[in-house]
Amino acid sequence: MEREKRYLAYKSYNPSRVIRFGTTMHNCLAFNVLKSRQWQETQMDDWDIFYADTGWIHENLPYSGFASGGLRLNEWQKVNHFPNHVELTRKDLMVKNLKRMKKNLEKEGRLEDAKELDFFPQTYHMPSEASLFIRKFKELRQNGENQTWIMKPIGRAQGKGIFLVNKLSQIEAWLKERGSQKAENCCYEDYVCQRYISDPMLICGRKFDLRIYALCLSYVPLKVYLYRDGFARFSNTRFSMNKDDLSNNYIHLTNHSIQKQDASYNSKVTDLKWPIGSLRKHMSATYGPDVANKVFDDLQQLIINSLLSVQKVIINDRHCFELYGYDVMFSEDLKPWLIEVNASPSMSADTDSDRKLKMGLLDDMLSVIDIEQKWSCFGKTPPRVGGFDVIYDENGPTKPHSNSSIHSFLGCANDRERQLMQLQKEWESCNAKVMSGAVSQENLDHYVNVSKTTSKSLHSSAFR
Ligand SMILES: Nc1ncnc2c1ncn2[C@@H]1O[C@H](COP(=O)(O)OP(=O)(O)OP(=O)(O)O)[C@@H](O)[C@H]1O
Repeated sequence: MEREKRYLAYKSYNPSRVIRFGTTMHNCLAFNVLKSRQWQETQMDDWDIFYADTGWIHENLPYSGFASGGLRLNEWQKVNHFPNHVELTRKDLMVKNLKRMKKNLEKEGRLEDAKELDFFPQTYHMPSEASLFIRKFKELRQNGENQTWIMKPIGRAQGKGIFLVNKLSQIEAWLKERGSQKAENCCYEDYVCQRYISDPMLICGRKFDLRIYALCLSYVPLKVYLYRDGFARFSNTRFSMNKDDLSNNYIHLTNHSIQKQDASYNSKVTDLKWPIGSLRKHMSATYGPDVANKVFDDLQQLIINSLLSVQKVIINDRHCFELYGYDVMFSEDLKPWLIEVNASPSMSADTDSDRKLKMGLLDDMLSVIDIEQKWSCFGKTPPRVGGFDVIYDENGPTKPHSNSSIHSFLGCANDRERQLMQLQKEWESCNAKVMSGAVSQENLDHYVNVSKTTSKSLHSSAFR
């Protein structure tokens, strides 16, 4: 019965028609990529896919659901954000959800699983948790612990409004200033106060963080792809924990938007971005391949766990998908730390390699959505599409909490064009047979058993 339904759905869906898209974002890389696929822009609401900024989502897909004034979408329509993505992408909410998941696991006695969530630095919401923070600060001071904290506004980006503190008086001054801003009805914002990672892993004496891309297709069941490419963003100045340098953003904040402003930075001489593959090779050469593989598997597990922590809170609208930009740092013991998750990771490109990476990323993301749409009629989708590998599929072979079942391909060879061509070929032959009636319902699965072939290529193209 299920097979028959899928067969009929496939026959009635015309997989070869031109895809229509709507967008609020013109003059950007995403728009160029949508056009380069020969997809057609539409101003009407007859789009198949809508590529929107988060403001559009909050207006058109309000949290309270479609029934209360939001858009009513057709079965096949897809939008690029979940309505309440902020549960993961706002600094304070992300930590709140991670803390809650950890607590629940501890209550259930799953202490090993709870320990796996120790990948976010201790964080307090300010000012609501100011007294808790002050108590903690005093306790640490009594134990003679040197402490540095980083204050970050919850809703800003590009390092704006961030500063480091190492004295209680600095926090008290901030609280006082915020109090008077509030009283005078001036602009004021909430912050998170987070333990500063003061022993970061350094390369050539420089601090760096990673930008990694994860594509979530659904929260229930959770289905996630991870992109093989990404990059490390370095500071231009050597790292130091010298007290006099605490206010020097060029040392402490690795945002490229900040580093570019450093007067001593010359883009023609220094490239502050490293492909993630180079970082993996560097780790492999320095610490050995086993250590590097473990670090990258841990990194992948961190992403899965962060998504699991919001699985029950995010409104799982079947029309939505989301490409997240993860910011992660390593401490010198090679432990990955989650810094934040971005709902609209920057798609601006300074260099040719940046542009190539981001165009490939966006194009592959659209391929995943397209393929999921077409191939889901058969109840099967490939484990790899271009540079994206499935890392978690609650309904598929990559089962929950079996992190040994799939290793991380992050930073591994990304022969995305060849892989996409192979998928396209398989798709065309399968499609032609089904449409001409040469394939019956009974042997349909045989022709769409793409998983086997693609998983073969998945294993041969990696260097691990
Ligand atoms: N807990 C921390 N310990 C050490 N460094 C940190 C910590 N949190 C943030 N940083 C540094 O500050 C930078 C900016 O932090 P974060 O990404 O949270 O801010 P943002 O303004 O939202 O930046 P983005 O534009 O990437 O969204 C990071 O790239 C990292 O270099």
